[in-house]
Amino acid sequence: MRSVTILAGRGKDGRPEPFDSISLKRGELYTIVGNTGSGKSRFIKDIEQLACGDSITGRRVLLDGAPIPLTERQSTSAHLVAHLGQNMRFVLDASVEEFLQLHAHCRDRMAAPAEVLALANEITPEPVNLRQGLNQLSGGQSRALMIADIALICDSPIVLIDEIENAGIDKERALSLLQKKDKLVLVVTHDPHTALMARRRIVLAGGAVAAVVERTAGEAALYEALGRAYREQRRYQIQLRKGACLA
Ligand SMILES: Nc1ncnc2c1ncn2[C@@H]1O[C@H](COP(=O)(O)OP(=O)(O)OP(=O)(O)O)[C@@H](O)[C@H]1O
Repeated sequence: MRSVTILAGRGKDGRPEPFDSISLKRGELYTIVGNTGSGKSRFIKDIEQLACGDSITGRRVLLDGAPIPLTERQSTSAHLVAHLGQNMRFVLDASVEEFLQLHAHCRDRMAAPAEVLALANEITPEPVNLRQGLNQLSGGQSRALMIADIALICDSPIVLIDEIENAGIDKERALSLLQKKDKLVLVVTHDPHTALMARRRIVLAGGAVAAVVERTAGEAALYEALGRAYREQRRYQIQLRKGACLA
C-alpha cells in the first residue's frame, strides 16, 4: 500500500464536497482540524472502513488507486489500519499480559508483553502492570497501552488517531512512537501545536472537507515555539499532579 485516495462525497447539507479527490501518501503525517461536530472523526472513520459511497458522507476510499471489494473490506482494514479512537475501553475479560500475548500471536509478532508494557508506561504517568485486568484500566492508561500495542504489535501502515491530547498522556512521546517513517498517519486535533506538526492539514466544516492547507514557513517556526510552551506546560502538569505549589 503506497497511497490512500479519497473521492469527494457530500457535506451535511447534501451539497458535493468542493474537491475531486485527495491523495494521502505513505510516510506522511496529516492533521485534521475543524469545529466540534464538523465531521473530523467521520472523515477518519471513512478511511478505516474503506468507505465505498456507503457511509453517511458518500465518500469513496481507494487504496493505490483501486476500490476494495466489499467482501475484502473488513480483513483489508484490519490488516492495514490501526485506529486509536477518542474513547477507549476494553471489554475483554483478560489481564494486560493475556491480551498482549493473544494479540502478538494473532499478528504473528515476537513482541514480549513486558516490552510493550514498558513502552506504555513511558507515556502514561500512572503505570500499568501485567497482572491488571484490562477493563480496570482508565481511559488514558487504555490509550497508552494501545499506542504501545500499535507501535510494537500491530505495525499497520495506516494509523488514525483521534485527539491524542485528551488522554492526559505524553503527547509528544506518543506521536513520536506512532509516526514511524513509512506510515501514513492522520491525527484529528483541536490543538494548534499538534495541527502544525503536519506539512498538510485537512480542514473540515459542515461535514465536508473545506480546504487542504500547506504549512507556511512562519507556521513551522510557530510550531517550534508552541512545542516549547507545551513542554513548559507539561512540567507544570507533572508538578501539579504531585501536589506541588506552582508559584
Ligand atoms: N458529510 C456528512 N453528512 C452527514 N452527517 C455527517 C457528515 N459528516 C459527519 N456527519 C455526522 O455529524 C456528526 C458529528 O461528526 P463527527 O463526530 O465526525 O464530528 P467531529 O468533528 O469529530 O466532532 P468533535 O470535535 O466534537 O469530536 C456525526 O454524527 C457524524 O456522523
